[in-house]
Amino acid sequence: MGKAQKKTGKGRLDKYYKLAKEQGYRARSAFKLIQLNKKYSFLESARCCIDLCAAPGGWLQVASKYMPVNSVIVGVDLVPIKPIPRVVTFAADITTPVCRNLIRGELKDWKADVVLHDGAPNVGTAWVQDAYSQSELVLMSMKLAVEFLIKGGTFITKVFRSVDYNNLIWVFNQLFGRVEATKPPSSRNVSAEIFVVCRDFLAPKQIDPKFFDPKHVFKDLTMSAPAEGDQTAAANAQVNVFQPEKKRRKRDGYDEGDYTLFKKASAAEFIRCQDAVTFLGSVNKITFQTDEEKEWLQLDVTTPDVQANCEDLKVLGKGDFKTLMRWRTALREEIGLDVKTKDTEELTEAVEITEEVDPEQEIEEELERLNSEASARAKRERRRANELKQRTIQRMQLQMTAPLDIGLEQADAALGHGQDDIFDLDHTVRSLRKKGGLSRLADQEDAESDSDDEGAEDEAENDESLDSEEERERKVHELEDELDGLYNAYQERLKERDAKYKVKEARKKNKEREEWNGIQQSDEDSDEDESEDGGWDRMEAAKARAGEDSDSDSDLEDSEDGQPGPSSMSSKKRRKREEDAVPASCKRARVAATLETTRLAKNLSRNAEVWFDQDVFNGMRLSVVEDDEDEEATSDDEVSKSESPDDANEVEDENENDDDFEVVPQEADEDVGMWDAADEDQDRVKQEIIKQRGLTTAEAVTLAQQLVNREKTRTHLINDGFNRYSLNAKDGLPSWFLDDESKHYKSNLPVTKEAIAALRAKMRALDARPIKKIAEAKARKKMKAVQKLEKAMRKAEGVNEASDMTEREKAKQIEKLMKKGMSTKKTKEVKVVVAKGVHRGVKGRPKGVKGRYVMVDARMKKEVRAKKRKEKANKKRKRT
Ligand SMILES: C[S@@+](CC[C@H](N)C(=O)[O-])C[C@H]1O[C@@H](n2cnc3c(N)ncnc32)[C@H](O)[C@@H]1O
Repeated sequence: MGKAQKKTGKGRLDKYYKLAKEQGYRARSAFKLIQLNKKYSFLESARCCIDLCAAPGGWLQVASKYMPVNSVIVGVDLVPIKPIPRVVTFAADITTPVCRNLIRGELKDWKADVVLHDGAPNVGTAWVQDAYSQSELVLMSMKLAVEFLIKGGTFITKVFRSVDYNNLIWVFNQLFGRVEATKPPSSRNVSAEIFVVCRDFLAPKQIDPKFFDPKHVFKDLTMSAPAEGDQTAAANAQVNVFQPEKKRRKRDGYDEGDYTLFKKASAAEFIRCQDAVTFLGSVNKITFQTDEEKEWLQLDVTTPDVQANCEDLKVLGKGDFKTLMRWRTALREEIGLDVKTKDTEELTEAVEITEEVDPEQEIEEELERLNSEASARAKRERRRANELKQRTIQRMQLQMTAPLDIGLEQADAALGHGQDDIFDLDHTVRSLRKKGGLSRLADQEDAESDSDDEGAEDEAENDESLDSEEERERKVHELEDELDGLYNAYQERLKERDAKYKVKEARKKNKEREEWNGIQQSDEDSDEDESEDGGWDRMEAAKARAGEDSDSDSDLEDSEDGQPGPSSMSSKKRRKREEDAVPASCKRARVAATLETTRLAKNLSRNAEVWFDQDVFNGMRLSVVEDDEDEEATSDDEVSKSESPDDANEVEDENENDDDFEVVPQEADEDVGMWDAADEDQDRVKQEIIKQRGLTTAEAVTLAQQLVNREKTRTHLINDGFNRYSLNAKDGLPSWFLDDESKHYKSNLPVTKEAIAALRAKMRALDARPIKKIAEAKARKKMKAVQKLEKAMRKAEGVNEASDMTEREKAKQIEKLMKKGMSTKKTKEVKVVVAKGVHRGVKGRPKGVKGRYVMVDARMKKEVRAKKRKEKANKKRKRT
């Protein structure tokens, strides 16, 4: 036998110690890893390794030596590790989440092939305690390992051979395919340490956290043995997978005086024992020998199954075990050891029935009930109030409600047409449901159909109020208004977000102007058509009034007494028409805009629009004065819309002065006017623009080319004007739809390659031109240079004429002057330096200052700056 290895004193300095010193390893433990790797070869193929508890770094050195170049090696320890090439190290406690995060931060989403753990807690207390701390540390290292290990990876850990050893091995076996314990030769025999090599990590999707809980893993079963009669605890103990003790062999040896392996026990013992589970685990057979036991055999509960189970207790399945336990419980109740649960229940019931009801208690209960009802009601009301508040805030956030609107809405509510009404989609939705329409609101309906009592009450009320058809229609209109309002709010949001919104809007408006320049304001049809209809719609409406459209709204016809309605067109065209064939019955309508225009100008919110639509504001709203050609008669309609005859006259007077609003009727078959509504002024403006900039769109260039080449004639152009895009009635369509159409429903005008090329060339030429400011700056620079040169030449002439200088001196002087005049260099700036600290009062160039400088005190520097600032501001003011 060789010499016993010593861990203390000089025995510590064994051959591995010397070898480590020789080979430059920081710890003799390096040889343990070398030997483990020699046996299992896990380092050569690893690309990523984590060493937990790595200080001073012996294992890291080995890993770095044996693992492939470019592999990732991370070392962690409580104490800092001196740097090792190719190795990243942290100082952290492996039991903390900080350590986990550090490793995660380093590895990112990489997985480790090998996790090493050679940790040893600071030992020195009682050995049992040291061993337990070690086991705990192992469990913590395993927790980290399973988090970072790749499937099939290897985990190597140091374990102490203690009572917890088997438990740890059991847990390792649950998570790894192959688990082996080994003691490398370099590990001292005197040490209780052993290395467990866990290979083929199974990487289960879910791991029970109890695996990492020392309390569960190292639980002492004898301590947690179920108390007598505690069936649930016993059952829990049965299913607890962390009971390695279950697997433990009984190491207590034979009982005193009983040296047989096969054990029999009587049924009475089983029934009367305290710990039935232990009993069944320690006995092979239950016998029935006494008279009492034989009587039990006759009982119904002792089924043949029970008897068969009692014959061999070592082969009990789960069902058999349960049958036996149930049988035991029944017998114990039978012989009076336990009280029957059922009886107890019955007893309780009987007591309840016969119990006298205390009137005071009854009153208290009633009070309690009422209180709880009241509090529930209060809660409900609070919730409703909150919801209302929430809705208001939401509307404000969506900019559907301005603070002004809120005030108006509240006042409105007082009139019985408040925001509740307008925004109560419930009412409208229910009415629509009755009519079987508006399926698109199904979602809202789901959300809104709260099946509480209040809802039901509301519904009943609503059913009454929504009886009439008008009411329903009103609600539908309100809903439409609401949707419009929402759409407007949405648009507002878009406006806020979209930086180019204004440009787009401007473009859109321009386009509208190009397309139509007819009636600018609408009057009596404003009720039917509140949306921002373009000229086309207005023309359609006018047409309808004129009786041209056979399908036109009868209301309109009624209101106009069958008279042709107004339409718009340029005065030139109108005069032409009048000359041609203007029917005598034609009327001239003049439109006077008052509040409506102001409203449009101020761009009030939708809610405000709804508000101003009320009858109260009738006198202030848009008025229409229509009269015959001789301006004598005033229609009934217009009188009804004017608050007083005085008002009507005022409006008339205004209109007489304003010829722009004159509208002439159209003949039924005269469809030319539908598209030929160009404004003369507009035409002129356009021609001006074309003159200045030329044709700016590819379509225009193409059209021009086609006209020049005689590919198209005037008739072609007129015919082309009638297409599917030109005759679209927009009446009654929601604004969001029209808006969408304006974006996507566009005719695809033909453009030629040549037109595009011509436009591109034009744009390139434009691009090539420098912008005005640059050109100006360049010109300024040039001018200054010329001025400088002229000045130098004047000076040179003076020098030339001087009589007191030799020719040579003159030439030198002139050369100098010309050089100065030609140079583009700026005059050198004089740096203003503040003498601070050590430089204060010191003469000579301060450190770090190059070029010309002037020393100043801080005050002066500030004053100079302020003076410059003032001068600049004055200059600016003068310019403006
Ligand atoms: C035996 S040494 C490791 C030697 C190392 N394998 C080598 O070859 O150099 C044990 C190390 O575990 C470390 N340690 C103990 N508890 C720790 C913990 N909770 N977290 C991190 N390191 C710990 C100690 O600081 C000690 O440096």
